[in-house]
Amino acid sequence: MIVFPNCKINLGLHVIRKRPDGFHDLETVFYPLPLTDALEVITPGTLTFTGSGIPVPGNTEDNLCLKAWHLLKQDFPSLPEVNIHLHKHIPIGAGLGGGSADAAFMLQLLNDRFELSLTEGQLIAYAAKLGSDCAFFIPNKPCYATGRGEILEPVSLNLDNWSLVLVYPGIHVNTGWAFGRITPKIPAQSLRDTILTPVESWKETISNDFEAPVFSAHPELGQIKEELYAYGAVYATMSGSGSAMVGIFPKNKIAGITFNTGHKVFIL
Ligand SMILES: C[C@@](CO)(OP(=O)(O)O)[C@H](O)COP(=O)(O)OP(=O)(O)OC[C@H]1O[C@@H](n2ccc(N)nc2=O)[C@H](O)[C@@H]1O
Ligand SMILES: Nc1ncnc2c1ncn2[C@@H]1O[C@H](COP(=O)(O)OP(=O)(O)O)[C@@H](O)[C@H]1O
Repeated sequence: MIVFPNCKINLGLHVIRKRPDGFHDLETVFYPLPLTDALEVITPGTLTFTGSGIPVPGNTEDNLCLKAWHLLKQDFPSLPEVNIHLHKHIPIGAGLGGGSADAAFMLQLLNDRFELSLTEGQLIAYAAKLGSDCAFFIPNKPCYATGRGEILEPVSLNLDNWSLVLVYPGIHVNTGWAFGRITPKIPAQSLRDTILTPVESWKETISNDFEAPVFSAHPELGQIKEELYAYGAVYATMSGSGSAMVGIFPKNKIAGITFNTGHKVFIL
């Protein structure tokens, strides 16, 4: 069985308060994009994990695909062992949520393949144990998110009439480090409202609290944002804690542009 975990971008992100558990309450809008990994599970087998494509840092046993299997195994002792292969294509540590997507797709795949009968709500609860933005990949539809990022409300947002340009500058930003550089505050305007305004107005109204500290450590990211606007983006932002940068362009304008950013560019 093979599935294709996709990435997400954040359209706006406010870090609201630090919580007693060390995490932060935030508000953000998650939007899924079709840049994917490939995740294959073969059964019957013994529990193994192999990888190809972009190397995933860390020990194999810490890979979120394996963690997802172990999480379900605790509650479903008869869950069979499987051979897992992950072909990694989504840049890592880029604010694109690729690891979280792999974990959520693994939960969903095991639920389907072994008929565990978990509801969407139960899968969301399991996903939230694996990572704060993991739950989003269960509904995998545009969502306004609060709490740690696991409280999800579908939002009526469709960017199909726009071209989205992702620039990946090859910088790995550590999410915990980035949260530690933010002074939380309650936003003057909630994203729940501003996300429903025309895309053309977002430049003035929608912001990502991670940009200031991350741009300060990596000034080239601020330059990429300026370049995206210079190329004709109506809105440009960093995704999550970075380092991927996103530009939203009118579809009819994108065809003639050659992006000379010097970085990896995906047009979606
Ligand atoms: C910032 C966001 C925005 O979508 O995404 P990325 O840019 O990393 O993709 C998410 O909140 C990241 O979610 P995720 O990458 O799953 O984070 P986790 O593994 O749960 O946490 C990594 C670390 O980030 C911090 N953290 C994370 C989420 C949160 N709401 N408050 C936090 O303080 C904690 O220090 C935690 O140890
Ligand atoms: N399947 C996986 N894919 C990517 N990263 C993974 C995976 N499993 C564990 N990780 C760990 O998660 C960290 C960041 O994951 P990723 O989701 O790519 O970044 P981000 O949180 O910036 O979106 C990596 O440093 C890596 O060690």
